[in-house]
Amino acid sequence: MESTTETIEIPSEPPESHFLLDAQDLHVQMSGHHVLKRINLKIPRGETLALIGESGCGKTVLMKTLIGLIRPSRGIVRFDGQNIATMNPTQTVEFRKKIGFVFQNAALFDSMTVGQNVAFPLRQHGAVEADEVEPLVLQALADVGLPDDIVRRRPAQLSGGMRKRVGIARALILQPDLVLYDEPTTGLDPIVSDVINELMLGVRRKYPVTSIIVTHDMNTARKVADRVIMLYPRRRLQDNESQVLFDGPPTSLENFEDRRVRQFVRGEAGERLMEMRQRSDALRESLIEDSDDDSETTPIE
Ligand SMILES: Nc1ncnc2c1ncn2[C@@H]1O[C@H](COP(=O)(O)OP(=O)(O)OP(=O)(O)O)[C@@H](O)[C@H]1O
Repeated sequence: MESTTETIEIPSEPPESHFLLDAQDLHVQMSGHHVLKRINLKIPRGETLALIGESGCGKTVLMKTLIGLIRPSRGIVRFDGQNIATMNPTQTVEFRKKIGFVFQNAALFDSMTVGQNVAFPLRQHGAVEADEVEPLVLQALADVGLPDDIVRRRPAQLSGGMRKRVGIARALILQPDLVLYDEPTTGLDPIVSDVINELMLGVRRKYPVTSIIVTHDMNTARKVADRVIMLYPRRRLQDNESQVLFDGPPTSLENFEDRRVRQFVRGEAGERLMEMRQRSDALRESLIEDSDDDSETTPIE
């Protein structure tokens, strides 16, 4: 018997992109000035990225733009391959569910108990049945090292470090794909800061979340991040210079060729101090000139 071989075409799923976030040519203007210009950034799934840079360089604006809270004047952000600017309302709700946000001051609701705070995203999104809420809340609290009996307490009764942990538990309860930490160790003592650093590492070990940490804390950047990006204020750059001064592993920061990066990570004011002195000298000189002028023109009574 003659046999025929047929080739069966199996429709293939689109390959899952290696990158969870892909931002291309981002420009953001605020009050008529560019805060961000020509930013290109791809974040692989599972990466922990620290965003560093001096105050006002645009870290928060970049983070908000990446999750669609700020619309760029130019450029595209793709999350999971999807352009976030063209998502319909249903897709936007689904997209938001995939993002956990740990706010700088934990931003817990004081009128709610700890348990209600942690359960909030579950209830807001109607993600689970009512009887499933409590076990999930207790598990989320256990994951950040907090005991069961804390659920009935109010945020005001907790220390700063505990509030931060509750904020992390709340951000993680929906098992997001992306967690954003906004200055997670600001205002905490060095020991509690290290507890938070360990927690962020623990979260990452437990499940393959992608994280962006906006931080001024170089210990956090060195200890927790796989990759560090340092932004520089647009107004201090020539037009042709990249706003990303550094993009690499934290181990390369200390001795990086660009002096501005080395000074930042070592906490050296360097020429910034000279600039401030020059500015105050210039101000003093102009005041002296003004007072000289005054003495010539103001009649002595
Ligand atoms: N809503 C806004 N309207 C006008 N300007 C804004 C707005 N938000 C931010 N900016 C400006 O954009 C620039 C970057 O701000 P951003 O908050 O991103 O800085 P940052 O690097 O996060 O600073 P910090 O470390 O102090 O939090 C600043 O000059 C700020 O004044």
